[in-house]
Amino acid sequence: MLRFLTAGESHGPCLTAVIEGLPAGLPIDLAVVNGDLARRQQGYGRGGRMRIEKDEAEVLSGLRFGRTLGSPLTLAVRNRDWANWQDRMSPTGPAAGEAVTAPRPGHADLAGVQKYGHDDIRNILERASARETAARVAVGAVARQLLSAIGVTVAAHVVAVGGVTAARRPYSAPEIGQLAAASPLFCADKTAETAMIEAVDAAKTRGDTLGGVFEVVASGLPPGVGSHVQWDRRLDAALAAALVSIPAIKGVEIGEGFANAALPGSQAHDEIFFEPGRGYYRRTNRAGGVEGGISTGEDLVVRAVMKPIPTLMAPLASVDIATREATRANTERSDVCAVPAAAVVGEAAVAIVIAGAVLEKFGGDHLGDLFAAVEHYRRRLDGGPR
Ligand SMILES: Cc1cc2nc3c(=O)[nH]c(=O)nc-3n(C[C@H](O)[C@H](O)[C@H](O)COP(=O)(O)O)c2cc1C
Ligand SMILES: C=C(O[C@@H]1CC(C(=O)O)=C[C@@H](OP(=O)(O)O)[C@H]1O)C(=O)O
Repeated sequence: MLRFLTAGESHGPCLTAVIEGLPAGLPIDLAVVNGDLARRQQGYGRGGRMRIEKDEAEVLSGLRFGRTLGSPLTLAVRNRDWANWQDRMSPTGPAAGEAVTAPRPGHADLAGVQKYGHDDIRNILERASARETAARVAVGAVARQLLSAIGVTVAAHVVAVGGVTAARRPYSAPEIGQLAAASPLFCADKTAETAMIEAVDAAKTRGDTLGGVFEVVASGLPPGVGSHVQWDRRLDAALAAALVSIPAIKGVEIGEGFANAALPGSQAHDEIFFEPGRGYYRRTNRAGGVEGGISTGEDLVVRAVMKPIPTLMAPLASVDIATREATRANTERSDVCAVPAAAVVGEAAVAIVIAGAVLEKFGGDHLGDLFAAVEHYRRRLDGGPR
């Protein structure tokens, strides 16, 4: 079983991830991890914090001479901003700094202090901050390296920002990697991207924020990953949970999920064909590569909706938790739009889920065992030896 935990506050010393269940012998290239961390920091609309940080992963356990040992892999990403927060975020020193008392609608602030009994909202927002997603992207970069060893590629692009929607067409993961990577909003539709950038600029001028939609595609996944037999083994369910666990993600669509609601079955499903040498295939992929919680062998296509960032420079009405008097929500340095960054986090979330489901199906304490099981399975599907 592949599992991981993350720890760390946004302005504390560092973020840490402990990953367990990776096969031994997997080569890990830290340049790939750092490349993904750098991508998560980009994207038009990010705030001042990203000019302070330069995220890089450090390995604290589980790797020897560049290959996994099969023991827990621990990755750390240091917070450069910690240097500016050592007093206010000291783990052991005396209390310092003003308490934050004006909760932001849409952030974890009020529900968090109510639940945990704090009188300083900072005790909640530090961990609720999406800074945590840097650790998740580091985990995702490891999962992506496991997947690429068996020919699976995962990539994400932005398909809507603030109501501006990109032209909808199917892309494979390698295509997305090429089209979206270098562009300011990670959007493959350049005309739409220009309008998205204008929308972000206008929102910033108004002291407002924007959300949007990103799409993650995984190519090269064989049919048969995930299972219909139990609710928590369904691949689509695990993907939805992982995506909604990203801060500010409020909706997930598998394939043509929402559009299919309006269509008759005759137009919603993917007809099945067979060609010797190619095997079974579909000419359409409205199911998004999953049927019955099991991968079909077509590209896996999932979309996730991000709500607008809760911290507004023109703040919404709130109530001070110290006085219970009406006030305006806390304002602090913030992103205006983080859909591109969320897309990179979504890519990591999808990679982690698929890697876990692949290991559940094929097992393997050593990478060679995994390769052998995948190879055997592919031959079985081709009608070869069982
Ligand atoms: C990559 C990324 C960056 C974010 N940046 C900010 C930010 O700068 N300011 C902010 O208020 N919220 C930001 N958010 C959203 C909040 O973290 C999120 O809304 C909050 O934790 C409450 O959780 P919920 O929206 O899932 O209910 C960001 C989210 C992501 C994924
Ligand atoms: C630090 C990151 O995102 C942060 C997520 C975030 C929030 O409230 O979620 C608030 C901002 O942090 P700060 O208050 O330090 O400016 C973002 O920059 C990051 O993505 O690395």
